[in-house]
Amino acid sequence: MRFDLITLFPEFFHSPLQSGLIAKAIAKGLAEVHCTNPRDFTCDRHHKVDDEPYGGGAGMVLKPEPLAAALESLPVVTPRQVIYLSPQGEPMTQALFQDLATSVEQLVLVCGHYEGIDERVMTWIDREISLGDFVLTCGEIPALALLNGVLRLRPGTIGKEESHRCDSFSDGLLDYPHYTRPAEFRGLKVPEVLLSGNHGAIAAWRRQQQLERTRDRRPDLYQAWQAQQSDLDSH
Ligand SMILES: NC(=O)c1ccc(N[C@@H]2CC[C@@H](O)C2)nc1
Repeated sequence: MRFDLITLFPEFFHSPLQSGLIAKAIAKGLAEVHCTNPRDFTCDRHHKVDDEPYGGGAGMVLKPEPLAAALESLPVVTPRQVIYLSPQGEPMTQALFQDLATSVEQLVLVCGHYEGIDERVMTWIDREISLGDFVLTCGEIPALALLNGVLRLRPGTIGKEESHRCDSFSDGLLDYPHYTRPAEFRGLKVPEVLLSGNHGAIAAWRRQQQLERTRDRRPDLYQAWQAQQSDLDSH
């Protein structure tokens, strides 16, 4: 899988792509990540990438020419999607990550700054995606989240055992609590059931924890899960 990051700050991605499972996946050749800087596609002396907004107002807008030239400079690997990260996009979900991880070979992620990008650049954009309902100074942070979440789902990135374990959001519920050694830490004990070796009881306890946590913390997800269950029961 090829990721192309259109970014004014390629150095932003250096460290996060050099650590952890994502670095290993890249080292294993499961993915290649390329940064392309629109500033390299400016023709003026000052390498201008932004300008004042037509219609007035505060802030600056990224100019269309450098962005379009950067996008057109990329190799095309199909199937591909060109994605712009913005609060106006469709929300990132595990289902969206699953969809992208299984349906494209190239993801182009366009990272904006300032007030945003000239609307005419949307001509080159297939999809607008949002990390959540909040505003950040840059699109690089959501781009990194999307790269991480999608690459994590590609075969070989996380261990087999882990990839078969249902991700909390894959089955629509929050994750159960996790514990490791020591069995007692500052007087805090690990739930007995997890030390019992009774795998049926452990699975039941974990499922119960998922249901209780989802009900208590995310009633929205819990209702959706219940509706999904009643659909399954009625078929
Ligand atoms: N919620 C999000 O995913 C998100 C994405 C981008 C962003 N900020 C950039 C800077 C200017 C414009 O390109 C958009 N903020 C929030």
